[in-house]
Amino acid sequence: MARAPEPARSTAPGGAPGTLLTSADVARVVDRMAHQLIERAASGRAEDGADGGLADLVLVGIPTRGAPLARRLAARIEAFTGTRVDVGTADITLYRDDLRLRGVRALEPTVLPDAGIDGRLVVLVDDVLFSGRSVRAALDALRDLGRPRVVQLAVLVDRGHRELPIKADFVGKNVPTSRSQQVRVHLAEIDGADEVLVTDGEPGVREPRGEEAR
Ligand SMILES: O=P(O)(O)OC[C@H]1O[C@H](OP(=O)(O)OP(=O)(O)O)[C@H](O)[C@@H]1O
Ligand SMILES: O=c1cc[nH]c(=O)[nH]1
Repeated sequence: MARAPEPARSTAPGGAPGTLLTSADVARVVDRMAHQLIERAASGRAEDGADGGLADLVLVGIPTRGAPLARRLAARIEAFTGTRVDVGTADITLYRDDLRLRGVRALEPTVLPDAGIDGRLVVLVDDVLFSGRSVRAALDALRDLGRPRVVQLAVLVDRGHRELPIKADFVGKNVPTSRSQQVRVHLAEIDGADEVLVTDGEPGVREPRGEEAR
């Protein structure tokens, strides 16, 4: 198996606004996370006797950008191992506890692999981990979709400021931020190019997504 790439170097010192990850950094971080997922799926099999390994793994992306991220991780795992990994998406909108604060938005698709998630290792995938409220909502959404054997969390960027006892199992990049800053993840599938920025934007103001942006 190829060696996991070294951690990405940030181009902005922690907390300073600017480019946190370039396109090349994003690719390197995704590759490293894919290697970590491969190793963890293998060691989980040894620890608890589950016989699935990567076949047991389902990557479930949290829209918006968690969905393409999950697909990329699956593609890289397949490139490294030759094994196809199941991918899905789980819309969390109706499970949020802060819907009234955030305003109305269109629902995104929830799509699970044919084999479902019962008894499997589900790794939730998101671009940013901040308060933890999106992940909490995703856990509630999963409860309505099946009963995984284990649920883990993979995020591209952990920026701190948790409001709930939630911790990621796989983190692409930890970045200290002030609460008022924003971490903006741009992915080619949605935004035309890969890039992660730290901005001094207003909290609670979201960038337009997909069709809204065009
Ligand atoms: O830990 P939290 O405080 O929940 O913040 C993280 C979430 O915020 C962003 O999503 P957002 O809700 O802005 O929607 P988007 O993914 O559609 O941009 C991001 O994609 C995470 O899902
Ligand atoms: O900074 C943040 C906070 C929540 N969600 C994001 O995408 N960025």
